[in-house]
Amino acid sequence: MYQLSVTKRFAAAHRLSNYQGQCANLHGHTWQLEVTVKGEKLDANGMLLDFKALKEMVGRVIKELDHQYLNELPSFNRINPTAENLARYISGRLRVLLAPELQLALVRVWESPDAWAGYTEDEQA
Ligand SMILES: Nc1nc2c(c(=O)[nH]1)N=C([C@H](O)[C@H](O)COP(=O)(O)OP(=O)(O)OP(=O)(O)O)CN2
Ligand SMILES: [Zn+2]
Repeated sequence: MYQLSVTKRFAAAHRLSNYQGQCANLHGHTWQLEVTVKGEKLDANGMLLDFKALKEMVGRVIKELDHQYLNELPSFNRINPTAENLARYISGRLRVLLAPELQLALVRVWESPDAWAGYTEDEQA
């Protein structure tokens, strides 16, 4: 099984509801997104997927989140925009852009350089 990964950053604000602590207040992060795909077959160029193509897909998804107040987006008006929920949301958005033979091994969302949460899609998906 081959794996490849790309990383991009975006800036966005959020607040956590029902949270005891400072993160209940509006604050921002420079989020780092790391997307790892896996698959079994390389193309004629010896690539699982061109890094450039994956960066473009990730860029399309990030464009919807960059410089937004995440709690106000429809996807997060009923659930907290935690790193975990963002990772699952981004995984779902990428799923429809990626070829079905490629799996999302891990979508990792870093809130800060020392804290991340990730989501791995169900292999049956
Ligand atoms: N499992 C999760 N826990 C927390 C999340 C999250 O998304 N998933 N998010 C937060 C807050 O958004 C907060 O901004 C980050 O919290 P924390 O790392 O505790 O705060 P600091 O960046 O100030 O780090 P320190 O090490 O405490 O200085 C909270 N928890
Ligand atoms: Zn936060």
